[in-house]
Amino acid sequence: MEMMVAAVSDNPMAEKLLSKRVQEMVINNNIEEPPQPYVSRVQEEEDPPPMAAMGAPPLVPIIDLSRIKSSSEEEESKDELYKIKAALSSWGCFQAIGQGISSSLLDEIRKIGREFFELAMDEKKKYAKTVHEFEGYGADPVPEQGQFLDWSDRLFLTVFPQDQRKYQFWPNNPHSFRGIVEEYMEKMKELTEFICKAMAKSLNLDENCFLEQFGDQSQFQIRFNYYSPCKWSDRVLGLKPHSDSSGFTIIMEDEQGLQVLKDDKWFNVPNNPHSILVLMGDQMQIMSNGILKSPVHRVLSNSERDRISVAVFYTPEVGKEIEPQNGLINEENPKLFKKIKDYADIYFPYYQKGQRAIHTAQL
Ligand SMILES: O=C(O)CCC(=O)C(=O)O
Ligand SMILES: [Fe+2]
Repeated sequence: MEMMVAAVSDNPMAEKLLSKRVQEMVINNNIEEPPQPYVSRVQEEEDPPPMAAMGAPPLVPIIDLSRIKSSSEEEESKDELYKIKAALSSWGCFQAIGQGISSSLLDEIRKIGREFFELAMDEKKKYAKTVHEFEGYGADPVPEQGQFLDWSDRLFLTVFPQDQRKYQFWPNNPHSFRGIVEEYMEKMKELTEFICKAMAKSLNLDENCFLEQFGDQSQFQIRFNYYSPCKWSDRVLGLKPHSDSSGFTIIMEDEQGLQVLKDDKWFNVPNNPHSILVLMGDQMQIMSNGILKSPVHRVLSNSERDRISVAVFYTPEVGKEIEPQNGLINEENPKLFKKIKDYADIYFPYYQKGQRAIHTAQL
């Protein structure tokens, strides 16, 4: 996500709104109607059919990572690896349990996120980004004309490679912030490595093949998303529909709100406080030659409760070329994507128009 963003905006109204935080608007509570650029949905546009007519909706698959042992020959491992492939080639995501991160660390990372967003506005603004930057406290850069804005504020930081950190954006308050982020991100390094190997094995590939594509200097970025309550939850989204530009993303939340698109329908991701969601980004779709899917997802706003989510984006090293794994290509399965590098730079102008970018990598 290291890229230059045009400093001149053709969207002055959005720019003005984005120079303030959603949380400020909510705390000041002086608006009768949401500012127009936040309005994305027409009321009743997409009321779901009655539950009874649908039967029980399918659920985001749950995978117990503790069942995957170092020897993938064991039956238990084989079962779970098969489930990983099935989940990621249909849903593009799964809820991981048994992922080896203590409940207390999961609670703490959410807690420091909450504590940060509870600070006084002036204190948070010490870490403010401009409306054209990615890192720091604020919102997404100003989108193109006609695109709506998200009902959320966030804090976005690059954690690895360590020499890419911009400490001016790292809060000193709460005091434990840096230590806990570092501890959590060390765990994320272990977990992403484990998941890369498991995905490779589930596709009958050499277990290190994806790790090699990500490279030694792969990027780990953390984003705390804070969704203020929103009186107009039927018309305003917490986060617009998008797929991630990452390799893959690991998400934790403290309230329901995230939805993934599957077979043209939206499904809620259940909120299980001690599981995490593993969600494919466009670059894993490319490296897996389209077998693993990068799902479109969005976040609803909620009229009663606020919500914190913590997303970790795991992305191939800057400047490194990635491409579909050779072992997945044969006569029946031709290569679908070309070699690309720095996909995030290609992706972003499309994201700003509310569009997907994966077609730019297609052969
Ligand atoms: O808040 C969430 O659950 C999802 C966040 C997300 O999709 C993102 O930050 O890209
Ligand atoms: Fe996302």
